[in-house]
Amino acid sequence: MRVLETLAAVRAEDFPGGSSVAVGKFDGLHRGHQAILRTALGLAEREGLSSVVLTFANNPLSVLRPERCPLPLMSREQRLEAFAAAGVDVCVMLEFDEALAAIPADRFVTEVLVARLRARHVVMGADFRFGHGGAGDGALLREMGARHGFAADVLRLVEDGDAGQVSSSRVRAAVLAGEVDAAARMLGRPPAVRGTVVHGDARGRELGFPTANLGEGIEGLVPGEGVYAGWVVLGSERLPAAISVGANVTFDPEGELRVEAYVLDFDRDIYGERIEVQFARRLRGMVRFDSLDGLLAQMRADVDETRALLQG
Ligand SMILES: Cc1cc2nc3c(=O)[nH]c(=O)nc-3n(C[C@H](O)[C@H](O)[C@H](O)COP(=O)(O)O)c2cc1C
Ligand SMILES: Nc1ncnc2c1ncn2[C@@H]1O[C@H](COP(=O)(O)OP(=O)(O)O)[C@@H](O)[C@H]1O
Repeated sequence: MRVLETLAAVRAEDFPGGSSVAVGKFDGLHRGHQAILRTALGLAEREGLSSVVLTFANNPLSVLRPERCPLPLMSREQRLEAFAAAGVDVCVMLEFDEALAAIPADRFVTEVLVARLRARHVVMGADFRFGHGGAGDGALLREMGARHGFAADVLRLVEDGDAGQVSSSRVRAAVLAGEVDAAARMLGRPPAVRGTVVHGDARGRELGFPTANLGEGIEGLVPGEGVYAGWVVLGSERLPAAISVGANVTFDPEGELRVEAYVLDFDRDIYGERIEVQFARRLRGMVRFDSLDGLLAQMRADVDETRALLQG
């Protein structure tokens, strides 16, 4: 997959046969986003077009309404990997800044989609807005498509059973509330964070539960404090794990928030490795124990519960 990070880098001569473009923010790549990608990719395949994702490196709200800008569900790298894995040919990932925000909706269509990308199909979700002031919507896209020779596919929002429409905001709220199973239903996969394994307080091994601690710069949205059953992905392996998110309040009530995972039936030095931690189900909240025995008994119970949940 080629990644183009400025409009100037998007050149019409690179799309001689035209393109099928999925447009959106795609934070989280939830089931609604996946439907948009699938549609754009399917049309590209059928008509021999380049498949393109047109998105932003940063959340447009970080420029438009910084006070309302949420934490991202996925880092830039996590999103790029997901697009590449889906089979996208070109990702146009633009920095959303004042200049981009100033482009009127109709010019965004003519200059970016038509002139540069030679779009034959443009696919977006029903709630996506584009162009200055968010003036561009599905109706404008369809109308301009008819004039400029592309078909606009504006997809209805995917429903999550009776719970409502799948959206990045709902996924974020679920993850932050620890409702990782609800988030997983909307994502079509468990929510996950990534990071490098660093040294902690070297206490875990003594307790009989060594834990891989994620260092600074964790990618992805960290779920609310608590204990979770989930998996650690290490290279090509996916291993069941009991995960703690929060300060080790039993030892250090003022400590900082950490993500640490005890991998079941595992004994390997993995310091310095990049791992992904996937969250399946929240088991309980963080507890400050009066005794070490209390903490250990609870951790044993967490591990049993994790095993039962994940290994059937
Ligand atoms: C499954 C699991 C549950 C945990 N639950 C708690 C808890 O309820 N209270 C607490 O203070 N620490 C809890 N911890 C964190 C431990 O205190 C921590 O792993 C231990 O202090 C080792 O720290 P270290 O990795 O820095 O050596 C939990 C850890 C795991 C893996
Ligand atoms: N089952 C396991 N789960 C997680 N880490 C393990 C496991 N077995 C061995 N390790 C290794 O032990 C390290 C954690 O040891 P620990 O005593 O908790 O020290 P610290 O928290 O200071 O790193 C992990 O980073 C990893 O390299």
